[in-house]
Amino acid sequence: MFNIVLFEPEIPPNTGNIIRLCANTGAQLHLIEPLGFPMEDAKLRRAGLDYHEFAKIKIHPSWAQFLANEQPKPERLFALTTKGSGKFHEGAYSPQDYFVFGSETKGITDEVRSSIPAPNQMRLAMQNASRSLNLSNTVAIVVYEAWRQNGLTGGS
Ligand SMILES: C[S@@+](CC[C@H](N)C(=O)[O-])C[C@H]1O[C@@H](n2cnc3c(N)ncnc32)[C@H](O)[C@@H]1O
Repeated sequence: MFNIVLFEPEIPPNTGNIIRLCANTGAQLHLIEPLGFPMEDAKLRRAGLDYHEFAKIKIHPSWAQFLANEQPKPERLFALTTKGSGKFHEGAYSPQDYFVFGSETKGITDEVRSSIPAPNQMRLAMQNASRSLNLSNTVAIVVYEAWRQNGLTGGS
């Protein structure tokens, strides 16, 4: 199933919403440290999460360690970034894909950007004057579009 990768997330309710989204869609969630909160944070738990939703999360100590642990194929690694030249809505996605999202204040770093092919650095459409979408809203759009393209496997 799809892989959602949060690079150094900072705001607990965003990650809480995304944990629940992944549990509901079957996506695997990866968190890249440092995190801006402890995993026991009450605001994270307030999203109404069960133990099994926490149990599936993979936590990686750094971006380099994530790449070493997961060994994603570069062509199946996508970054979601407001600076991307790719158009997310034009992409074709498959269940092994990794979608990488930046932190709420800093986005993704140059180190992350340099690991991901330029055409796979993708932007979601917004009005011209807009700066960025909320992180958890961005993840929801991406997961549902990727899942929709793959027949909503395992869901109904
Ligand atoms: C609040 S935004 C971060 C804004 C940050 N100042 C930046 O320049 O990237 C948090 C994350 O949501 C995702 N995001 C938000 N809006 C997006 C868009 N229009 N296209 C692609 N990704 C977006 C990106 O992964 C981004 O790093």
